[in-house]
Amino acid sequence: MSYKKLTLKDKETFDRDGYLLIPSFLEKEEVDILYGIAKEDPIINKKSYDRGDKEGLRTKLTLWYSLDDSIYSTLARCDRMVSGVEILLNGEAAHFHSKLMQKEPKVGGAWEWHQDYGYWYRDGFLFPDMLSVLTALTSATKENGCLQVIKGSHKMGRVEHGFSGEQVGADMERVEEAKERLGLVYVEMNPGDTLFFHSNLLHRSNSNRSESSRWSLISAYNKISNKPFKGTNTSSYTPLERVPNDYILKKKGKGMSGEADFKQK
Ligand SMILES: O=C(O)CCC(=O)C(=O)O
Ligand SMILES: [Fe+2]
Repeated sequence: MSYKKLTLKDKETFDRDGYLLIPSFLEKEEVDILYGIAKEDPIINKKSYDRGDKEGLRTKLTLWYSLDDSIYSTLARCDRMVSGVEILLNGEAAHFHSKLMQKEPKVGGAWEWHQDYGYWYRDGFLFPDMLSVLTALTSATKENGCLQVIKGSHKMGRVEHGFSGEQVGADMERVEEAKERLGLVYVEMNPGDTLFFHSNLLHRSNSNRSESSRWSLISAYNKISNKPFKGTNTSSYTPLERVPNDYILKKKGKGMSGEADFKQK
């Protein structure tokens, strides 16, 4: 099996656009394993919480900080993932947190415009030397609320964020102007496609009024030198232990352990 590997050309695309879409970063059998475990995972279900959008629709997620020996951590640690992230961060990477996003049919809520660094700035990270990696476990389409991004908006630097309902959202005056000048892209994805995006890229997603769920795994990474000056979680500056690429197919790792350091509801 030859697994996908990010190149310096990919880094040029990421630096220019603020995001990089890699089709079939995971093989079909790998997605089947991950999604199969996630759907039946009682701990994921128990530890999930939701966030309301402006219309009151709710989107469900489960978030944890430290990597462990679950199958989700196997993905976050696997060689192609970590080497890809390290090319894009231009340095050694640590794992900040991972989450399983569960946007359910008919009821899954929207995410307002934001930059991830808009949140993480408040967590005490000095530099935006951070990125998110979103892997689609199901198809993500316009209809079921796929991610939308403003191409190149990571070059704007950090935009002011305030509260928007139960979520934190970016200053809409700037978002509207950026949309106009830079253009909005709907990132439709097939299961197993992976999107790498810069922590200052403006993004959002619509609610899911369709019949199909949109599930994805997002892992956030930090450059190890960018240790936050506050907070208690150590994972964002702790060296990563990598695992070989074939560990997902070998089913190394099961569902979540109840002992993981979940974000409290
Ligand atoms: O995947 C989505 O719909 C957006 C989620 C997101 O941007 C986030 O959790 O920071
Ligand atoms: Fe985000």
